[in-house]
Amino acid sequence: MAEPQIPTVDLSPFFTEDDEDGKNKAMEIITKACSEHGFFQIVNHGVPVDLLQRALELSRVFFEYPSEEKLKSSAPPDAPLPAGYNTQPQQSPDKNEYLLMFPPGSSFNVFPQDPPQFKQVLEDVFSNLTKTAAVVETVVNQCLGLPPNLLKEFNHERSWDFMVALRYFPATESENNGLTQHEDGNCLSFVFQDDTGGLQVLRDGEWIPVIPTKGTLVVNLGDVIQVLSNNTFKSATHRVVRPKGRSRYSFAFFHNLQGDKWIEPLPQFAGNIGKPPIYRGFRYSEYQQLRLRNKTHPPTTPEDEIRITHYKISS
Ligand SMILES: O=C(O)CCC(=O)C(=O)O
Ligand SMILES: [Fe+2]
Repeated sequence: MAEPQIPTVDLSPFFTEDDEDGKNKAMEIITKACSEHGFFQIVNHGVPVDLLQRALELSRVFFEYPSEEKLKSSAPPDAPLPAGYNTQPQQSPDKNEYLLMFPPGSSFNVFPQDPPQFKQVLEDVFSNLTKTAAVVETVVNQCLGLPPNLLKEFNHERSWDFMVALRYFPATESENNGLTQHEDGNCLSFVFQDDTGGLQVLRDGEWIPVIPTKGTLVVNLGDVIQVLSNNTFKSATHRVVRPKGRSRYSFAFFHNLQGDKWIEPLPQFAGNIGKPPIYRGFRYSEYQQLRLRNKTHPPTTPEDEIRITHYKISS
């Protein structure tokens, strides 16, 4: 039997005027994927394939530099946000290092000087993914049957978006965890990976490997969409396993939300249809801080990690 794959959607109909059939077909696949597990892949998404490939190549060059060189692009210890180069704390089960950036022009950003084209490529990838994310957000809005532009208007502030270039170290004989199983806290995430693979998504209790395909973007929904839609659309559970014998490179872009937004199930998915809300309301910044604490003060057991279930109303 062929390996099960997560569905791939052609986004080109959303970049033209009159392909209603194409749009409907794409929306059908996205609605099914989001209702079941929260994952799909996109092609013809507007981001040049060459640019994605170039970003992966340059990040490989950067991460292969010696530590002293990479540390030159770390934020100072007292910086308000940890932009630039970071390593996971020694005790972390996640064996990766990464470069974090906010939107181009953000005063928090710290970029490597070498390789020389890296900064420009990172900024171009960020700007392109910002545009693609806006398109996908509109499509998700429509798939949820919400009034036009509801998500766009609710989530209008782009300075909270961020992107990470990641390098995962080769697996050892005894363990291969790259990024522990999790859901993303934000709205929509976009991932592209090199040809090593390693991203896995949880579907019907089974880990499905996302087979890398050049130029394809993996999209996953985050907790914000799950809460707003009162579990109609799912926040995807995923993890990264490390390959043996080589490092793995990937990028993750987070279409985020302003911290002071109040999140609770929208009436369209709760009161208006006589359905009890599954979550109590909360301020997004509070949830972000609790999730950050999971990292800085790891709980002794994984079950004690703060996840979106923290806000679940017990029935
Ligand atoms: O590196 C990847 O493929 C996925 C990264 C990811 O899931 C994350 O950063 O939240
Ligand atoms: Fe993730």
